[in-house]
Amino acid sequence: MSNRLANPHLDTMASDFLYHLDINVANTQDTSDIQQKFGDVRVVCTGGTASRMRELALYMRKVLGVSDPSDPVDLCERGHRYAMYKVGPVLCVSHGVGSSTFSVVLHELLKLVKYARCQNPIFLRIGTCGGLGVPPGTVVVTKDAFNGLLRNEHQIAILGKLVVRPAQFSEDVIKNIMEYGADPNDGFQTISANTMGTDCFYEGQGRTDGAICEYTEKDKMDFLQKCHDLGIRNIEMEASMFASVTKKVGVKAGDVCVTVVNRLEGDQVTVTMDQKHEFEQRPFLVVGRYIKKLLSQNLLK
Ligand SMILES: O=P(O)(O)O[C@H]1O[C@H](CO)[C@@H](O)[C@H]1O
Ligand SMILES: O=c1cc[nH]c(=O)[nH]1
Repeated sequence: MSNRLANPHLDTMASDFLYHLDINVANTQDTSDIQQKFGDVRVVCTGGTASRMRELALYMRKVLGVSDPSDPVDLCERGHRYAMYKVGPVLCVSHGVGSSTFSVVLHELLKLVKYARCQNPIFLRIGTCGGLGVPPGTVVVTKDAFNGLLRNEHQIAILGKLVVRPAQFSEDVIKNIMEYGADPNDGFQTISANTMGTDCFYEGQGRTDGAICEYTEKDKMDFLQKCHDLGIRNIEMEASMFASVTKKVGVKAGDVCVTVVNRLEGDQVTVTMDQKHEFEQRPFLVVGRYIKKLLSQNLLK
């Protein structure tokens, strides 16, 4: 990552308050305090819920051999929006449901790592998703991110106009996660496939069990089959935004999600909370091995 983002206005700002993180960059010309706190960060892990990110932080302690019996501290608690935990060079940050909440914290995290002068940080999303023709519990590492229009791009309204940006994750991050993170002995499958990121859990993902539905079961199945034909094996709500924003600013990123339902067999997520919890640990295993390799072999070029 160069030390510049895709915004020339930042160069003219004397200070920058990262509002939702409750982190104040009091002097953008001298960020030594931010560098001291966050300058060692190499990997920024994100995921929907605060509890998952707290558990990931505890898991990363084990992976990185950090012996610390204390409760992980939420560094953004006073922001009351997102939770952030730090374990050595790994940040674990919650992002809420969907691209709109994620994009807010993503902008602020990208500025944070810039002010902290982090060296080529990698951003990861560790999430849950619906599967397409794969059994629940499968871990999917996203190749290309499609939006709800089945385009490999992200669309956003800016100044009253539609702006379209490409949505690809870094090829070497995908390759390295598959090579160093996936393990055939895990007892579950880890695959690399395309992902659809939608703006709505119900109609946007072709469900017939939302509060509104104006299509038939056959329309839904035809759409899901079309997704499948495009190589899409999982559906979630952030992939295309995440891929496009990180690509635009030149930060390497990857999306690793576990399926909690096979959408070719139904819409309702019926896994028990215990089973969901067990499934949520699976991307931890994959990402944990990848991060360990990343940090030990200095793949962070
Ligand atoms: O489990 P997380 O990370 O929240 O991700 C998935 O779950 C949420 C919907 O239930 C969406 O945010 C979707 O992308
Ligand atoms: O079907 C699903 C399950 C989890 N998250 C999603 O976005 N969709």
